[in-house]
Amino acid sequence: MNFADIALEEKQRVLRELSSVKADFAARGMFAGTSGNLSMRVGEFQPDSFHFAITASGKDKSLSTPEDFLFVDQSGKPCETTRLKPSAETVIHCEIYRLTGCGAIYHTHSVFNNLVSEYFGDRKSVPVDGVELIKAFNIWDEEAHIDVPIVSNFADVPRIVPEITDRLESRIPGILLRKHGIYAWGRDGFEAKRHLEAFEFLFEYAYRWELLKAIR
Ligand SMILES: CSC[C@@H](O)[C@@H](O)C(=O)COP(=O)(O)O
Ligand SMILES: [Zn+2]
Repeated sequence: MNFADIALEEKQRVLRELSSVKADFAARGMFAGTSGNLSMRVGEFQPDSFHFAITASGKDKSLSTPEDFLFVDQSGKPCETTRLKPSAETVIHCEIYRLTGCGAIYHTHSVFNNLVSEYFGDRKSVPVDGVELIKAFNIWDEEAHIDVPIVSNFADVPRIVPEITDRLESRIPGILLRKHGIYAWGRDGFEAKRHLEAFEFLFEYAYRWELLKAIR
């Protein structure tokens, strides 16, 4: 499918939805120091052909401007002439869409996601046992156990991608970059937001649980 063939109404709907979630996350202090990025897919999906809107790189994400987002293709190349630069982490979004066919991907940095990624870094996953919010991932087992994958972080962002390819798990809609932040995705924006919020809750829980265990 060509980008030009995707309905204008769909592109506008995606930009409105991204603007709204960006304002919501910003109001909750989730984009410290311009960190974080958001994307949402438009049009049809094939693993080697898709398009999505993504936040422009390096912007103050607490502000709402006409230059907050641009559309890119499956290789991260802008679909239209623009002076905006897509997020420096666009290649990560490209790979997650390619592997999952999901509809939206949200990435945030937080103190808790950074702390647990380092604390559990050597075991390469954050373990969570039997916490109700695991159901946010559509995992309904009694006393479910999950391991959220942790991958290495590199300043050269494309170097991060191969480990994401290896470690992404169909059951867990997220991946944690060590001392960097969480990527969460879903079929649509509603689901990606639910997953991101659940990960943040579970990371804070995991952190506090380790502290409690140490003092009892
Ligand atoms: C300013 S620190 C955060 C960045 O290095 C990066 O990790 C990030 O999340 C935002 O990058 P961006 O290019 O604005 O999408
Ligand atoms: Zn980041």
